Amino acid sequence: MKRIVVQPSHSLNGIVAIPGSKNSSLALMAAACLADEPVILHGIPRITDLDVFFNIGEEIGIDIKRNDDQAVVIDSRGIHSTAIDPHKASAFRTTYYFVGALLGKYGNVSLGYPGGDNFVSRPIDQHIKALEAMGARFTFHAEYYDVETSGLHGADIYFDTISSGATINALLAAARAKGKTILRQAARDPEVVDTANLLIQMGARIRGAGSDTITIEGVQHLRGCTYTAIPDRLIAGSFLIAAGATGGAVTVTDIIPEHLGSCIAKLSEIGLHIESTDNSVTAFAHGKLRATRVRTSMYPGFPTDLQQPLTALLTQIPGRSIVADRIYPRRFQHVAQLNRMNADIEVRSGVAVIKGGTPLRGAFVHASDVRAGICLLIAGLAAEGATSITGISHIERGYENIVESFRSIGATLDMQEMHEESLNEAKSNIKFS
Ligand SMILES: CC(=O)N[C@H]1[C@@H](OP(=O)(O)OP(=O)(O)OC[C@H]2O[C@@H](n3ccc(=O)[nH]c3=O)[C@H](O)[C@@H]2O)O[C@H](CO)[C@@H](O)[C@@H]1O
Ligand SMILES: C=C(OP(=O)(O)O)C(=O)O
Repeated sequence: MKRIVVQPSHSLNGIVAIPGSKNSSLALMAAACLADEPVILHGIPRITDLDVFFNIGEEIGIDIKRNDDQAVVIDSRGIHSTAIDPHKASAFRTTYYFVGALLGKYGNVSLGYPGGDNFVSRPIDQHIKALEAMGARFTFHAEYYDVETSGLHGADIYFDTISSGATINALLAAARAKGKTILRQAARDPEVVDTANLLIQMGARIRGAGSDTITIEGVQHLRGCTYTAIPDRLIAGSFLIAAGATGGAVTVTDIIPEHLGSCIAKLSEIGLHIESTDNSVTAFAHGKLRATRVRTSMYPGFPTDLQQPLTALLTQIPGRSIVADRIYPRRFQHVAQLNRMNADIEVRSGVAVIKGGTPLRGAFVHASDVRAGICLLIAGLAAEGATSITGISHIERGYENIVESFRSIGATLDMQEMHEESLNEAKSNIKFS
């Protein structure tokens, strides 16, 4: 078992180049499977979610290689099975994209239920509704589900809730379905647009991605192409927030600043000075910071995936801050861990009330999901004394070289293998709730 030990690191300063987006890459890898020729993807990060995707892909006959220039080449012409190992399918969230990508061509897909971060309830009813409208039939078993079709066709779909995953899954299925599909109340996230852009480059006929109505005219053939994933707005946002928590000045480069609009607006409101160029954003945290209210919502609103890191920053700002997560009202597993570090946060019906300004103290803490991990890391940087974070496998789902990137801007932290003695010490110290 691994842990990250974070030492007090006041004032982070420097430049971090942001890698390709995890959430986009997972969708792009699935979209590439729709092509009748190899697709070359740049910017695909080296993270464990994608390792599992590669592994599943290879098992079902997709040829996936990473070239010397780090580009990933996906050739799905050799697919010989669409029965995906249920255990592996449940190791990350977006295995459901295999349904959108493979069902039309192969007529059936069988896979385990989606994994990923567990915020108590993450239904997939909108995926099912959209795919059923296009001619899919679902059968649910205890450990896995089967999806069959005798041919996907276009449909007019009105989503009941805005879902990035369901929008992407429907886009994938519609790209080669027979006829026209209209997705209404579609998600407008950059990852949706990125997936549509790749599909368009492969020859798909898609209009409206980035708005709430997307129209897709199904085509019979999709060609190979070369494409680059968008940069990870959530990693970029985490570094800007870290600048705020440590009182430093951090520049994130190789990004699309527009994707960080709501994060930049909130950090400015709090009192960080922000400077942007075409492809970078710098956050300066040298002045007095102010407590705030945050309510997460779907893009272009403040992302639920930045709520946890932001909470770490808010613990350090005197006054009462309020964080409401409207996307995942129970995504507050990090709060008990922050309180172990002397934060003063109370969660009441989907809202965290933070009495900011208490000095954080290093502690043994556990990351229950990817963003909880980054939240605790940021808290550790701002704390007095060492913070030992377990649950590293969650962080590695989404962050490539986390330790090295934080070190490059002056943080002191180490990834350590835990020996029996420290494991027992951690177990006796960590409360998991
Ligand atoms: C791999 C990936 O891209 N993960 C991101 C994606 O997850 P994911 O795509 O799973 O999240 P969705 O956008 O689907 O979820 C948005 C909201 O819709 C609800 N919902 C979703 C689907 C459905 O069938 N029924 C339903 O009710 C969810 O419970 C949630 O409240 O978007 C989330 C919301 O921005 C992010 O936190 C995740 O990091
Ligand atoms: C919730 C997240 O990921 P996933 O949807 O893959 O669980 C996340 O990236 O914050």
